[in-house]
Order: sequence, then C-alpha cells, then structure tokens
Amino acid sequence: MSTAPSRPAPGGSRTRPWTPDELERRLRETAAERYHHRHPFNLRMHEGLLSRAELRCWILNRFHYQRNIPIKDAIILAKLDGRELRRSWIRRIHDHDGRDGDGGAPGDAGGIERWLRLGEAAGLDRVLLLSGEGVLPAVRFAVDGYLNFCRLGSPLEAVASSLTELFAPDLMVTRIGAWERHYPWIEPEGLRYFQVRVQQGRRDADEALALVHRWTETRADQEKVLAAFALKCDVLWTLLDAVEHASPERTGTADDR
Ligand SMILES: O=C(O)c1cc(C(=O)O)c2c(n1)C(=O)C(=O)c1cc(C(=O)O)[nH]c1-2
Repeated sequence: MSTAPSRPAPGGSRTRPWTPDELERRLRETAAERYHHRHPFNLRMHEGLLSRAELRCWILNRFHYQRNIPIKDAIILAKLDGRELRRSWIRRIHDHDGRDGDGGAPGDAGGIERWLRLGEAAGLDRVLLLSGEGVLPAVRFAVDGYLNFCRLGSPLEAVASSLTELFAPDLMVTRIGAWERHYPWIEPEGLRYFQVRVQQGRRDADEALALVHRWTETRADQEKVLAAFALKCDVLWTLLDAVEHASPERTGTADDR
C-alpha cells in the first residue's frame, strides 16, 4: 500500500477511483496481513496458552486503550460538520462512558465500567486499573499516536481509522469461546464487555464504512483510507507486541494464583 500521490498513467486509468467493492477488498487484504487477530499473543490466547499473569497484563494494558476510545470519539465528533452526523457519532461516547436512563429508569453503565468488571472478574482491582500504574510505555505511545492521528487528520482519515471494527466482532466471538473453554478461572460476568461489544462493533463498522464510501471521491482519498486503516492495525499490533514482551512483574500483574 502506498500513500504517495498517484502519478497519472497513460489514459489516467491508474488514478481512476476503485469501486466501493474494490476498496473493501483492499481493506480485507490489509486486515488479513496486519489486523491483530493474527498476532502471536492473540493466537496463544485462543489456544489457551496464556498464564493468568499474561492475561491480566493484557486486560490492564487494554484498559488504557479502552479509556481513551471515548476521547478519540470526542475528537472525531468535533470534526464532524452537521447535526445529523454528530447525533449519530455521539452514541459511541455513550456506549463507552455509559448514560443515565430516561425518567429515573436504569441507565447503561457503559463499556469502560464493563471493562473494569472484566478486570475484577480476572482478579484485578479496579483501583489498580484506574491508577494507570503498570501501563507499558509502548502502549502509551501507541494510544497517544492514535489520538494524535485523529486530532491532526481529516475527518475521512479519522473515521477510516475506526474501520478495524469491521473485523473486531468476529475476533470477539472467538475470544468469548476461547475464554469459556480455556480460562474458567475468569468469572463469566467478565465476558459481558465482549458480548455487548459484538453488536455495537458491527453497527459502528457499518456506519463508518458508509461514511467512508460517501466521502471518498478520488483514488488519493481511497489511499488515505487504506493508510489510516493500516495505522490503526499497527496501533493494535503494537499494543500486543508490548504485552507479549513485558515481564509480568513490570506491570504489577505477576500474582499467578
Ligand atoms: O478487542 C478487540 O479486538 C477490539 C478491537 C477493536 C478494533 O479493532 O478497533 C476495538 C475494540 N476491541 C473495542 O473494544 C472497542 O471498543 C473499539 C472501538 C474502536 C474504534 O475504533 O472506535 N475499536 C475498537
């Protein structure tokens, strides 16, 4: 994939935009190579080969990503020109931060709270997660890089970077099955985050894909979409690289009971 400006070819065919199907095919091709479902840490997770300390280290470091998602979405929200777009995108912040119910009805605690409960189900104190202690430097840099990309990029690039969600729900379904089979020490309530997220992720991915198709006019736009998607794949991959190479002592999750 290239982000270099495309040179006009004889007849201009090289710069003609791909069809929407072709763009999606290229996204899938990039995902097959670079999405984190292929990362060795995820493969070991699915095979049941992770120790308790390794799984806790992943949960703790992923919390740093999770708590920054609504901030990322607030950055994107501020770039959206139009009431309808903002009305729709703001839902993502509610999904993660939660919201009160109408007229005193019970509300939704939100994804961040569900992730804290996931930590507790795996034996991690929420006070530790909320403290940010033990988050690996590379995870901080990757998440900062992602926020800055959304801050500095165009609305198209920022929205396109969320297209990794096209592939997250299937991965979560695999993860739920693997955890039930291989890690029964995690209380089932902990899986709730992923169970809820599967539907939310599908809806969010459909919405982002429709916007990307609507806003993409030229081949250069499409190449920016692919580059934004690849960058986000790299953010997720880097997070797992960091966790894979961390010593559990370093992250304060070493207790392997
Ligand atoms: O567990 C995963 O594999 C995974 C992947 C992704 C993704 O691919 O972007 C997200 C999530 N989880 C997730 O939980 C989540 O809330 C989320 C939000 C976004 C986004 O781009 O806005 N991606 C993801």
